[in-house]
Amino acid sequence: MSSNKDQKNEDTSDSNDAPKVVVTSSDADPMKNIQELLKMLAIDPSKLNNRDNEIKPKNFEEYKFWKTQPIVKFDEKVTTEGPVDNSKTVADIPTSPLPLKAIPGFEWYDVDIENDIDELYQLLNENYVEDQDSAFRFDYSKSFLQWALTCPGYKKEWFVGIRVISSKKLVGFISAIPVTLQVRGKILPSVDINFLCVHKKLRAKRLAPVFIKEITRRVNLCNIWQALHTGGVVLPSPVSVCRYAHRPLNWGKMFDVGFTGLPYNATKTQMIAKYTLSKTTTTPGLRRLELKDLDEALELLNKYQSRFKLIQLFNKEEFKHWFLTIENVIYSYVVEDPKTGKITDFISFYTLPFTILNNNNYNSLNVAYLFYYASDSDFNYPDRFDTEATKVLKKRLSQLVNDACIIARSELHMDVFNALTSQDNSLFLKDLKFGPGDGLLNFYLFNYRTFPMNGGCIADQNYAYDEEHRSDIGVVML
Ligand SMILES: CCCCCCCCCCCCCC(=O)SCCNC(=O)CCNC(=O)[C@H](O)C(C)(C)COP(=O)(O)OP(=O)(O)OC[C@H]1O[C@@H](n2cnc3c(N)ncnc32)[C@H](O)[C@@H]1OP(=O)(O)O
Repeated sequence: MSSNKDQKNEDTSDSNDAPKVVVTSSDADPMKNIQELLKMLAIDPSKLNNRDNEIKPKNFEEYKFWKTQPIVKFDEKVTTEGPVDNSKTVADIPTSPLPLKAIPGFEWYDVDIENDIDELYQLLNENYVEDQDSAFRFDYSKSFLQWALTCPGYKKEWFVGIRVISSKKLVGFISAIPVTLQVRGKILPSVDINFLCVHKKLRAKRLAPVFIKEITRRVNLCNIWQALHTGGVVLPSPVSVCRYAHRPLNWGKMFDVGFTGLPYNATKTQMIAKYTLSKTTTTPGLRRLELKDLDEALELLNKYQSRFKLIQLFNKEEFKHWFLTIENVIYSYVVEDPKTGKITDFISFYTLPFTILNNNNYNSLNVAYLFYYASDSDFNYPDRFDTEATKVLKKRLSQLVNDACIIARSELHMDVFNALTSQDNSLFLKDLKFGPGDGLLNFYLFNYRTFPMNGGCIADQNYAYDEEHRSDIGVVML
């Protein structure tokens, strides 16, 4: 989870979340000014970091659980890509669940996504991910959870709960869904792990490792040995790190709830004006994705995705599941060329409200998240990093994402549009006034060694958007 709330001294859309140094003009490039200032003071910018809330990694040996797992150590030099531990077969995997001896009075429970949805929703609504200040908490809706968990090929036994034996109350959860990953061209049958949650009253009792071992066992029993997961927490070892960026759609509300601050050099009226979008979209032929578009849109997406080093492959059934619009969950659009009828672009976003904790006026923030997109605009260039290809794609994506922001605001009443620095996002984030957030998202591959991948932001420059290299990460986790 990420917000702009630590950015009270700067106009977020122009800043790079740099240290809080006074920038004299809102038109100046603050990052440049800061770099110059630091140069004058002979301070290495990479040593400065104002993300006070960043969780500092422990030494590898202090990861009592993770050091026992097939992962890559922090200082390990990867020389060959591939599984960390290749030695096991399904026959080596225990067929009964891990004993819950350490927590008497609790039992494993396979969560039924239809019948138990109220309980699962309540567990997550009250105990799932919060920001550092406990001001906001993810509020995944019931229909969102059903969409996120019941993709083609899902398995009931991969929705793993722990409940109190006497009351049957659900107090913890972890999920796996099947995905086909492609890592630098190599196809890996894998799972996405998500929604790990332990009730607040049962924290710090080493239940998370129990959940992780149990889901690993259940997945391994299906002859799957790799997994993808993401998190703000630093574990050994991220394949890549992306930064969150936030495009205010309803700046006034974001300010009122403490999601964003007022830059020292601006008034509220100026900020509201700055983030006001036009009411109508500008791309001719932009319309909702329909059933009849599935083949063509999937082909376009697959072709676009092939540029990234870590991607999820979708077949038609999966594409249909993940992208056909479900109100208040997932919205997808295509651009149909008005002259040729060809689908030239595709864009999708999902909606994930935040519960606002402890605010008298508001209890929910409406948040849209950029999901997958594709455009054929740079397909004809042999090198997509070439100046002209970059210019063309940047222009197209800026228009497309701006239109998505307009729809999110005008039709769906979203308050903020979030995106990561993954995919080709760093091309448009700054121009479209996405301010850098205070959150980073680490991408992890379980039991797979890879060379590091660009996350679209530059760690040495306080995680500034990396427009030059963009990102190798083409996968988006919910
Ligand atoms: C092939 C198939 C493989 C499948 C498995 C692939 C791996 C999947 C991995 C899971 C991917 C999940 C993806 C998502 O869902 S990310 C969302 C995670 N959920 C939340 O943040 C919700 C709010 N928080 C909680 O519910 C709890 O704080 C959780 C459950 C997160 C930890 O509970 P608690 O706070 O009570 O701690 P503990 O005493 O039980 O356990 C402490 C140990 O747990 C390690 N820890 C803490 N947080 C995380 C974390 N987010 N990923 C991995 N490990 C984590 C920690 O480093 C320590 O290990 P070590 O430092 O001693 O070594």
